[in-house]
Amino acid sequence: MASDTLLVSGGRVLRPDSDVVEADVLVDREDGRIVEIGPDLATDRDADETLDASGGIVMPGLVNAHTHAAMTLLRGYADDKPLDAWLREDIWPAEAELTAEDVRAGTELGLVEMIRSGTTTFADMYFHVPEVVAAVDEAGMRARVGHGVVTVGKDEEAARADVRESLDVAREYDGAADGRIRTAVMPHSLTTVDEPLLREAVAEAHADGIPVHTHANETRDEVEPIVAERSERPLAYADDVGLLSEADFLAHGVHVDETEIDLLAEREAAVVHCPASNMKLASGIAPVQDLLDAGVTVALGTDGAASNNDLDLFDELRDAAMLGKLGADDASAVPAEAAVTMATRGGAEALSLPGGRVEVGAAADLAVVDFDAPHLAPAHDPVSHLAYAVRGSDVRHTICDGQVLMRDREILTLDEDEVVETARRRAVDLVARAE
Ligand SMILES: CSC[C@H]1O[C@@H](n2cnc3c(O)ncnc32)[C@H](O)[C@@H]1O
Ligand SMILES: [Zn+2]
Repeated sequence: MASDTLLVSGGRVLRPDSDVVEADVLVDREDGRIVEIGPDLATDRDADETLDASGGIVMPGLVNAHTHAAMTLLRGYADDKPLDAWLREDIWPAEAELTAEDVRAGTELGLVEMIRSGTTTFADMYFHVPEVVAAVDEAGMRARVGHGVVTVGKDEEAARADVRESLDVAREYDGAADGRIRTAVMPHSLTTVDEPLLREAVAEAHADGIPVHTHANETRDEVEPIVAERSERPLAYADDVGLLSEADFLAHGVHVDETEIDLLAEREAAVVHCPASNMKLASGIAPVQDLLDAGVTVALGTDGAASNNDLDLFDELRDAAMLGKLGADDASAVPAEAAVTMATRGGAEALSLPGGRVEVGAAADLAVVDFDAPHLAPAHDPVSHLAYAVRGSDVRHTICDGQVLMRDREILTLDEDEVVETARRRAVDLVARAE
């Protein structure tokens, strides 16, 4: 019997095979793992802490496998443009004014939003990584973080320094926050990092067992120049520079052809589908069902809050299922169960992090979703509701690594009012400096 326990009682548990069964979940808070799942554990255990899940679904904490959390500060700052114009005309000039304190404030706002909507784990590509690490540590979440590298437009010395920073922070912070933080080297994309430095960064990362995360095949404007210049598809180039290894994960993968899908499956690199960002920037529709059929690990990401415009992964779940059908011209494509799996187990596997399943021995990363709201009545099929009807605001409790981060919709690890107020103030100042 574990010595320090948390009991999640009275709910229905979403099992890894997508069955939903009435059961309590007993967690060892010391090692952060699930120790028992079964009916009526409440009657024969005195747990140190209990969470009431009655009427709700106990599911794996959601995994937001691609975001830039601090971009909450730029939410609504620039809309209705395609990726390239949006980045060059609005986002990059504003980001040039970001301070470390801004990144801390924007990240904390992002974490509050994610915890509120049941996300326990995320991948973050941004600047000022020590601030991101400190925020994740305080919030109690799990993350794979990294410094995003852009070398185009920089002189040799500045470009090298950017690569060095990505490698240095990846080495320094791997295992931080009692192991809840892991890292990756994060070249921004195949077109914004020059080939020699991209090769160096990937080789050094892999030599140290560090995965690589990048944006890839997001827009036609990004794919066409690579094909024109190199006479090969972008992912053939990515493979050639070595960044399709098993632990690597690519954001977007919208414009991938059959050869690239086969390559991803063969190399076992994962794709993070970001449907809301792809729709808002009119980047295109990723062939998600084709990727799944080929055996590629597919996860879900919100991307940053400036292209989404929120960090609620339940929105992504629904968007992925809906857009997957539209893209395949087939209403049976990306069914509810597949969407829920992408948002949970697919994310954990893509990021090579614990979690993603409610089973004995797994990490106690959980979301408890209330099924009381009118938009969830009746509940013929809970998995259908998780994909098509649940909203982030239906999440009642969020638990990561055995620690309760949100209890009865109250965030316990961060001061939500202060986080929101600080982010509001810093966002106003940031935008004033950028204009
Ligand atoms: C170098 S840190 C990360 C970098 O990525 C930018 N970004 C945000 N959303 C997207 C997207 O959809 N595609 C490519 N790049 C994106 C972000 O603003 C940072 O500059
Ligand atoms: Zn992105």
